[in-house]
Amino acid sequence: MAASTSVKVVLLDIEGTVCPISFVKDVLFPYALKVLPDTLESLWGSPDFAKYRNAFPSEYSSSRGALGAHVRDLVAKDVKVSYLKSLQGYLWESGYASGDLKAPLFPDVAAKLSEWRHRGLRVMIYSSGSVAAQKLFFKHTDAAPTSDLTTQISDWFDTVNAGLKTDASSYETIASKHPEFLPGEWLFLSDNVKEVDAAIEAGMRSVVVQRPGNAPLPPEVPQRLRVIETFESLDDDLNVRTS
Ligand SMILES: CSCCC(=O)C(=O)COP(=O)(O)O
Ligand SMILES: [Mg+2]
Repeated sequence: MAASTSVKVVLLDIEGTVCPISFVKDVLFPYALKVLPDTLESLWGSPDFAKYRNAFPSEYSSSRGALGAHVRDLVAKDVKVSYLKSLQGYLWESGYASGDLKAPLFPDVAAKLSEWRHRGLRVMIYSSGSVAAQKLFFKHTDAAPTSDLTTQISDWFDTVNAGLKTDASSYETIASKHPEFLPGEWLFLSDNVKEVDAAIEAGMRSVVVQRPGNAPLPPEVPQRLRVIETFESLDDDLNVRTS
C-alpha cells in the first residue's frame, strides 16, 4: 500500500553510509591520535583548548597523561561519547586544512545530494561525529568539480543537539526542530540497524545502507527492513511509497 505522504527530508548518517568505515577507523581516528600528544603539550593551558579538555570527566582532564591514555582507550573501543567526538573534530581541523585529510565519498553520493536538492528535498546530517566534524567532512570531500558540499546540507545533528543515535527519542528531537515536516516525511539512511530501528520507532521512514566494507548484515535484517547498496536505488522511495 502506498504511503500518503512523500519524503521531504533525507537524513544521512556518515560513516558506512556516505563514506567507507575504513576512512573513519583507519584514517580519521589515527590522525587524531597522531596529533594528540603535540596538541596536549602545546595547548594544555590555552583558553581555546579548555572547552575540549574540561568536557572530559575531571579524573582525565587534570593531567596530560591521563587525558591522552583515556582518549586512546575510547578510540580503541570506538566509544561514541560526545566529549571525545568534540575533541576529535578539533584535532581533525589541521588535517583538513593542510589537505592531509579529504573525505572519500561513495561514488553516488555527491550527485544524489545535488539531485535531491534540485528536486526540492532537504538534506540533513545525523552522525555521532560532532557537528563541527561533520562540517569539516563535507567541506573537504573528494567530489569534483565542487569539493565543498556544505551548501547542500540544511541542518546538522549529533549526539549533543539530538542524543544517541540508537534512541528513538533522538529522532523525535530532530523532527521537533523542523515542525514544518511530519515525522513520516523524513527518510533516515544508515548502515546501523539499531539506528534504523530507532528512527522507525520515532515515526520516520528509514532504510539500511549496506556499503562495501560494512560488516555483513544478519540474515533476518533484509526480511524486515529495506536494504540498499547505493542511493540510486532510492528513486522510488523519494516519490510515493510505503516505508
Ligand atoms: C563526521 S565524520 C566522523 C565520524 C565519527 O566520528 C563517527 O563516529 C561516525 O559515526 P556515524 O554516526 O557517522 O556512523
Ligand atoms: Mg554509520
